This record gives sequence, structure tokens and C-alpha cells, in this order.
Amino acid sequence: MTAQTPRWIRNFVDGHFIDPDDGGKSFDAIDPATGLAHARVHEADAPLVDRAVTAARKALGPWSATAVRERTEVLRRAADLIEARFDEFVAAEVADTGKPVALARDLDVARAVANFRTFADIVAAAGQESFLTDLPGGRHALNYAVRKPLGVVAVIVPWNLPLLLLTWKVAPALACGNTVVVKPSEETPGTAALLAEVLAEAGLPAGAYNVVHGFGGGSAGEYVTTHPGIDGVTFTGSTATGAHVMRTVAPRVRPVSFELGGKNAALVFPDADLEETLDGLTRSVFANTGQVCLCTERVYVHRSVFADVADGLVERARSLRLGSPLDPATTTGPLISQAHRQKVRGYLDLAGELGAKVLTGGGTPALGTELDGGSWIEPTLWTGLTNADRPVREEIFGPVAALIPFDTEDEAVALANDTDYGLAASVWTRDLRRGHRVAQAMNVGMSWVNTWFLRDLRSPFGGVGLSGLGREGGASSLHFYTEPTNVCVQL
Ligand SMILES: NC(=O)C1=CN([C@@H]2O[C@H](COP(=O)(O)OP(=O)(O)OC[C@H]3O[C@@H](n4cnc5c(N)ncnc54)[C@H](O)[C@@H]3O)[C@@H](O)[C@H]2O)C=CC1
Ligand SMILES: O=C(O)/C=C/C=C(\O)C(=O)O
Repeated sequence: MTAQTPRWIRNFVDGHFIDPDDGGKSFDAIDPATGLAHARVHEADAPLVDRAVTAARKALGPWSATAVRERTEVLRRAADLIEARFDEFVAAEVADTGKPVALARDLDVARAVANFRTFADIVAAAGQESFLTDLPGGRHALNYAVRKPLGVVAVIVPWNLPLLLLTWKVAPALACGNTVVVKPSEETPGTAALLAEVLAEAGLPAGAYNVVHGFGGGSAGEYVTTHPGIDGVTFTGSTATGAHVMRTVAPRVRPVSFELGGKNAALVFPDADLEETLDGLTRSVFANTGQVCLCTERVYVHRSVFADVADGLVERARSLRLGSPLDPATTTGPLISQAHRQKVRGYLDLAGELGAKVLTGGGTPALGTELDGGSWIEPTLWTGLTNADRPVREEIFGPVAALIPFDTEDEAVALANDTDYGLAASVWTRDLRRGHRVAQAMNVGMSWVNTWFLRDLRSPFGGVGLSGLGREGGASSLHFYTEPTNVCVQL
């Protein structure tokens, strides 16, 4: 990008893109694969955020009053329009994240379409529970709850799965009759702006979807979450920021939904299908360069198969292809930023100081001139660390994992649960009873058996402990994005 021809990514407020004014602040959108700026982003100041919240408030009454069928039709048209502009969404996601084009297609943009269709179906089919209450003398009362939209919802999302996570929240929020003010990550502003075009074309009224770009503290993130016109906050991101947002929202006692970090375990038992397990672990450790909150960073392996699993995983890690995101053969992209790479490298150094053995990786690759400006890191596997070590306790959010042996099922469960996080786990075994038993014993929001990141969008998604608060997905989303008024009628 040259200084003369910036491609602007603009804020979207009350149905219009806002042209950056001369005095306004802006920042570069960086392609993490090269380190080069690919667009300029207009940063929303406090008055613009206020305009966005005011527009969302104005749109709330009319939008929440529309028939469910009308709202779900808008969602279905949005899904169709994303499909019609599929390659544009893929290109925007790849430019912002550097992720391989195949991943952006198969995971991020495909899931955006599925999010709109699934929540249209779920909201269209939703019913209300009612209770017939017995009263003395054979009389009864009827209790039923009417669900109303939560209101103006602040949607704060991170950079790892930008469109997937944005639509995971926006689709149910809009379907339930809410209006939203979205603050995408400063690292990945592109697809939220494209979605504004799609939603407007799908027939969403002005003001129901607003996008304000910027950073966290002292910028758009803080202005949105502290705005008195916000009725609830849904947030995905780091535990530290989630805790901060919770404190800022607390004085106004607004509902929050938090999907935060993870330090997820995989448990490999001796009877596991080795090939299937290795394929699954390769995905769960290295997918999206380890930048999925569900990724495995702790692999507990029964001692009798430890060497086989370690050797197999090393072989697969070495076969991953780092390279241009546009090359269809590329499997693995860069980390999101130089700052994040610095954090991940800090853990690589720390693991070395703690005496970890590096089975593969451990450094920064050299990929060739243009890509060497990017934030690349080698897929890395360690042995020799224990649960006491910081690289095994803290979320790293990169393509790294520690392999740790165990001898008994009880020990494996205890090791896996020995964490302050509680997002996800995967259990690898051919013994179905053990699979159910261990998966249920995991102190997490989601347990998989012989698979990982297999999603049914109707099921509850979220974590316990430092991994979050509340659940979204299916009925859980409907509960978060609505408030019930219970009506009791004496009959
Ligand atoms: N588990 C997960 O899903 C994710 C975890 N992370 C972890 O978090 C670490 C830091 O990454 P960040 O991008 O800094 O994540 P973050 O949690 O700080 O950012 C997530 C979103 O929150 C916004 N935000 C930040 N401060 C805010 C504030 N005071 N008020 C309102 N909004 C605010 C950001 O602008 C972004 O849109 C990563 O290294 C990684 O370990 C990052 C992204 C996703
Ligand atoms: O909804 C999903 O399928 C995936 C969610 C992933 C995250 O929340 C994350 O990586 O932060």
C-alpha cells in the first residue's frame, strides 16, 4: 500500500460508511504474512461510538417489532449474499490474518454462512416453556415466559477467527430482535466492514448493525463497553481483557457472555487408534497456527505409547508447510502480529531455560524475502516439562504443545484437570466406556472423544474457570440474547 492510495476500512454507523475526516485518527491494517500494511483503518472516537449506540437504540424498537419470519429471512439472505461474495470475504480474511486461503474458505467463511442459517432455523423453531401450577381447591395458574430482546448488544471479538466469531454472535443477536454495535479486533477489521454491506443488502434496517473500529483501553473497545446505552456485552478474547471488561460493566449490572482463553488437554490412551489420533492431534495443536481458543497445548500420553505418539506427531509437524497464504499447498500461516510472536517466543525461551527438550521447531523460520517480514514461528513440540512449569500452565496461543507421560487413567484425569482454565479437552481411546467416563470427568465446557473441534452449532459452547462465563450456541444463545418476562395467570 502506498501513502497516496490507501484502501480505507471505514466505520459503519446508522446504515452508512463514515468517511474519515481529516483530523481523525487512523491506523494500518497489517498483513501478518509480510508485515506490510494492506489498508488504513479509521479509528472511531468517543462521539462516533456514541452515534453508533444511539443509532442502535433508535433501530431497536422497529427491528424487535418485526415478525420472526421477517428477521430470519434477513439472516438467510445474508448467508446467500456471503456465499455470492465468498471469494471477497476469503480475501479480506486472508489479508488481515495471513491464514492459508484453504482454511479461510473451509473454516472461517463457511462457518459465517452456517452461523446465519443455523440461527435463522433455531430462532424460527424456538418455543416457550409453560407450567400449569396446582393451587388449593383444584384451581390452577398458568405460567409462561415471554422472551424479549436484550437490547443494544456490544459485540467485542478477537483476531483469530474474526468473521466466524463475529457472526457467531451477530446472527443470534439479530435473530432475537437485538441491535448491535460491533468492535472487531484492531488486527482484523476487514470482514466486519464487508458484513455491513451484506447485511444492508439483505434488508437489515439502518442502525441495527454498526461497526466501530479501534483498540481496547482509551479507544473504541472501552467507549463501547462503558457506554450507558449498552444493554449487554458479548466478548471473546483473552482472560485478562475479559476480566477488565467485566469490571467496567459491573457498575451498570449488565449481562455479559465471555468466551476466554484455554489451556486445553488431549489425553491419549494406549488403545487409541494411532493414525486417527495423530491426525487429530496435528489439527488440534497446529490448526490456525495454534490460534484457536480450543487448541491443544498439553498432550498427556500413556507411557506405553509415548514414543510412538511423540515420533508420529513430530513427523506430522515437520510436514506442515509454512508459506504464502495464497499458495494452495500452504497448511500453516504466521502468528497474527510481531507482538504476539514476541509473546510466543518468550515461552519458547522459557521452556528452554526450564530444561525442556525440543522435539521439533523452537525458533523462527526463514521463508524468503517477502515473507520474512511476517510474524512466522515454527511448529514446536516439547517433552521434559511438567504441570508445574509456566509453559504448561499459561495460554500461549501458538503452534506449540508439551507432551507429558502418564501411567493410569486417574493420573491422566488429574493432570488434565490441574489447570485454572476449563475450556475444552479431547480424549483418544477405542474403549467407549472410557471415552464417556473421561470426557465427563473433564472440568471443561466441551469434551471431545476421538475428534476435535467438531461443532454442532445447536450445542452449548463456552468454558469454566478462567475460560469464561456463560454459554452460547443453540438455546444458550437464545437465553443470552433475550430476557424473559414471566406471566402468571390465575385460572
Ligand atoms: N481465547 C481466545 O479466544 C483468544 C485469546 N487471545 C489471547 O489473548 C492474548 C492477547 O491478544 P489480544 O488481541 O490483545 O486479545 P484481547 O482479549 O485483548 O482482545 C480481544 C478484543 O477485545 C478488545 N479489547 C481489548 N481491551 C479492551 C478493553 N479494555 N475494553 C474493551 N475491549 C477491549 C480488543 O480490541 C479486541 O477486539 C493473545 O496473545 C492470546 O493469548 C487472543 C484472542 C482470542
Ligand atoms: O464457535 C466456534 O466454533 C469456535 C470458537 C472459537 C473461539 O471462541 C476462539 O478461538 O476464540
